[in-house]
Amino acid sequence: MDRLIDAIEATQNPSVVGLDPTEALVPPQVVAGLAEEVRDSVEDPAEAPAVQLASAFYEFNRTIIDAVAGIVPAVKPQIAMYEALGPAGVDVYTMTCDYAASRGLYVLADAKRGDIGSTAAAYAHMLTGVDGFDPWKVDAVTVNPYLGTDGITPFVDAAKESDKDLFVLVRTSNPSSSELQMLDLADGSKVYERVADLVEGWGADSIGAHGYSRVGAVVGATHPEEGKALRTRMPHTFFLVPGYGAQGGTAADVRGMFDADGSGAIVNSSRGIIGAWRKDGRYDPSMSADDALALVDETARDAAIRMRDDLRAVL
Ligand SMILES: O=c1ccn([C@@H]2O[C@H](COP(=O)(O)O)[C@@H](O)[C@H]2O)c(=O)[nH]1
Repeated sequence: MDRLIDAIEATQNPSVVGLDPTEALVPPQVVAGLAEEVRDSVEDPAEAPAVQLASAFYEFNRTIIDAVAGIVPAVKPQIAMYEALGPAGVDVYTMTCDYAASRGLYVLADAKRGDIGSTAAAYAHMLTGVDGFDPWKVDAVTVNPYLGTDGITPFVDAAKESDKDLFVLVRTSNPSSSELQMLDLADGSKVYERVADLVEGWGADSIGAHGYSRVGAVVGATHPEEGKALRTRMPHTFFLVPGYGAQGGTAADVRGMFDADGSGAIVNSSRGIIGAWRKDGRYDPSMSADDALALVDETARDAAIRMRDDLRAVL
């Protein structure tokens, strides 16, 4: 986690931009502008729509990355949006991670992997690569702890081997999260608190120079009170905090998830940054693809700066 914390200190900004493109979040003229090029490049015409959208995701992502590099320390590409498009989407995922890394950003792969140990070991190659070849170029991956320790150990081992990090779901931001996470256990604690204790334990032997381990926790901005209590309960666990902006979380809500020095957490916003162009009155469906991307660039940068300043104001 030391590299992430150093990057946060360098930018004085504990926020991460989520790269979660969808067809609705990319200006349609950017997608349309790629039609001819894609039609000439695919062998099977049935592939064209997915390849075209994936190519548009890449142009869009590069615009966002260029807009926020130097302002934010990290990006979090959400793999679901890319996998939905098949091989072209997965290619664009790896290209996006590579491009973000080339711009000096810490890349947090939001893949929420989780399975039995032998399969988790295969998923964990997202951190180590295979036989010296690392197609993913990510610094961290999100992991689902529902299968317990043997589903997590391969990721912890892979993170140690590759000097990378993982973030384990503890208290998620979504509306149904309480159905399981808030259930009472026999000892009076809640399920998510038991997960929190496991996460703190999984990281106990990999605490870095800044006092945080390489095993982080995902804690939703939509649960300010529980997030604050978790900060005390998990003194060596760095938090990834999604749920800011589009899901309603605010800077005041996440304040308690940081430690006394204003460290200990990084806050994600995806739609709030990459979709800012849609809320800008200057967008015009008849504008060119280049003009639309210029608007994406400006509005994403402004939104990232606003978020940074809002977080700085409470820390
Ligand atoms: O508890 C969780 C865990 C992960 N996420 C992911 O974060 C982003 C949030 O996107 P917004 O557009 O900023 O709402 C998305 O990739 C989720 O899958 C989460 O929201 N909550």
